[in-house]
Amino acid sequence: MKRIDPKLDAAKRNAATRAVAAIEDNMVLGLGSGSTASMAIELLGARVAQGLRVTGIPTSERTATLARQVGIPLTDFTHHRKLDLTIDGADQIEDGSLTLIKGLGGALLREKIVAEASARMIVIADHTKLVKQLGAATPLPVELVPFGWELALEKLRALGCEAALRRAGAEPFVTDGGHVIADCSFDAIPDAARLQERLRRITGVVETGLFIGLASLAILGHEDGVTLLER
Ligand SMILES: O=C[C@H](O)[C@H](O)[C@H](O)COP(=O)(O)O
Repeated sequence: MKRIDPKLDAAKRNAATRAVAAIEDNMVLGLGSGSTASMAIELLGARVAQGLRVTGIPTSERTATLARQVGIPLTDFTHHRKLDLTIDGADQIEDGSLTLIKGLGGALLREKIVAEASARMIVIADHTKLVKQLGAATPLPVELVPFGWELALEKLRALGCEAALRRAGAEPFVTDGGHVIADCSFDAIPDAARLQERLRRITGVVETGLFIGLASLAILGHEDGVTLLER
């Protein structure tokens, strides 16, 4: 069972509250995934109940369910090619570049599609997610097609990481897109763009959890407020 840390929870909520305050009437939104993004979705639901008119594209089935529960109208790329704003969480945020590691919850592919279609991405997280250099404390999730994942894992290891297939109990964890995930532990990721390029060259890699040049604002939550970091 996941332990709830009240201080971190308050920090996440502060970040989510600040981000939701930036949402304006008639915006088409990208709705992120994970515990921090879920707080933002609940807060947005309350604003919608008060009359705010927005529509959202969810980045996971779980987010779609939550958004429906709190009354946020959903849309899709058939109706909207361009989004005004995406609000999403992150597993690590690099200080300065705002390059992110995402995907510990398994939603990285849809999250990246949505973020890339957005004019602006605000990343929200508790302050512990900010790092000087990516990689050390958090594995990098890499989404793979299930066929031949064993081979892809070997190629990932050849790039200098420890790679493990993510499991849900005894079975491989399966994403909303029907793929599997390799969690790749690097000692550090000094050059995210180069690593991204090398990962994408591996046959079977669908997408990586590196989000480069996508977030323009990070809202870091603390127990008693927020810090804003702009790129
Ligand atoms: O796949 C999951 C997403 O990338 C989440 O946004 C990320 O894992 C952060 O989640 P949380 O806010 O629960 O730490």
